[in-house]
Amino acid sequence: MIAVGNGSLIFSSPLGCNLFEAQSTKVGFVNFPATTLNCRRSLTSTLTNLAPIKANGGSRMSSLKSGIEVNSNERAIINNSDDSSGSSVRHEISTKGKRSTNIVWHKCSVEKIDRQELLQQKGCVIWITGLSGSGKSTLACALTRGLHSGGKLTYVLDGDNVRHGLNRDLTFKPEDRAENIRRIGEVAKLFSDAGIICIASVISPYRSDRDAIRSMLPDGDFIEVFMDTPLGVCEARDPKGLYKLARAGKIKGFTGVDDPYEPPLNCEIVLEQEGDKCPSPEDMAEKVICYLDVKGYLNA
Ligand SMILES: Nc1ncnc2c1ncn2[C@@H]1O[C@H](COP(=O)(O)OS(=O)(=O)O)[C@@H](OP(=O)(O)O)[C@H]1O
Ligand SMILES: Nc1ncnc2c1ncn2[C@@H]1O[C@H](COP(=O)(O)OP(=O)(O)O)[C@@H](O)[C@H]1O
Repeated sequence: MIAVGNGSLIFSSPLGCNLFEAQSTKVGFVNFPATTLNCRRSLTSTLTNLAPIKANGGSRMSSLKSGIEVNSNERAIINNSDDSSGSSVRHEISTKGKRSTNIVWHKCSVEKIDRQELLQQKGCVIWITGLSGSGKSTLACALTRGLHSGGKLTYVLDGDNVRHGLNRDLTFKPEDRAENIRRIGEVAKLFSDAGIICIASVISPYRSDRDAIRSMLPDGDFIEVFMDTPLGVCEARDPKGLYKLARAGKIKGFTGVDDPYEPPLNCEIVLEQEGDKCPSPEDMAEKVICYLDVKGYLNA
């Protein structure tokens, strides 16, 4: 059954999108059908009942005229007359940056819309949030594998992995978690602007941090997926033994144990248990792929 509430899709029981009627192909541990991306038939009627979120295709700047305006991002925009060099003459002097002032946005003639045309897809961010052990990384892998085998360009930003490099300086204190999310959000935004389907799998326990990323992206391009796996299930899985350490007091401030997790209120997709059974990663990935397809992200 697929329940629709608050604009979210809640997948809670046997597949509403039966992609497996076609012959399937095994990719790693995940079976994907030859027609992985062809799920319109079964889901379109359900999804069209939702408030439409049209994939933001990106748009070219309309012809430029001289003038100055201030946009909602507190940027002064200086429009000079257009030129034919391929380099835009629209200058935005930012007044918003905390530390950088007098910086000017340089625009290039190859834009998101061109890259999307090249890739035959639309860039977006799939943000997978949930407790440690809820299945975020597993879903991210199944999803990237499914999309990749359907000819779509994806990139996964996994919280654990990013903390090995870009975010190696950050702890799990609330302010560092916020900075972790902010940086991952900014990187995801760049990938999305590149036309890539970027999959971020991070606990991201605070609603305000996730909402901040949503507000950075064009409407519809932030697709929040909540792994609604109960704490007891995550703790029973405990693949890294971290819950055990947290319960023993050896890790302080562990999400779900002695640190908060704020579930999304209005996310696009909720993936939850079917009774006491967890849907397979491939089933979950298919549901996300169906969503992308119906919303137009799998075409330019
Ligand atoms: N205190 C504490 N709380 C939660 N998680 C912890 C903690 N310490 C280490 N870990 C491990 O770090 C992984 C979470 O990193 P994230 O970057 O996704 O976390 S956060 O979004 O900044 O909250 C998380 O990985 P996942 O299990 O894949 O979620 C844990 O393995
Ligand atoms: N859909 C699923 N059904 C059963 N077990 C799963 C599922 N997804 C993940 N797991 C298992 O749960 C554990 C945690 O998954 P993982 O993807 O690492 O979670 P997270 O990234 O949220 O910490 C792993 O041992 C994984 O094999």
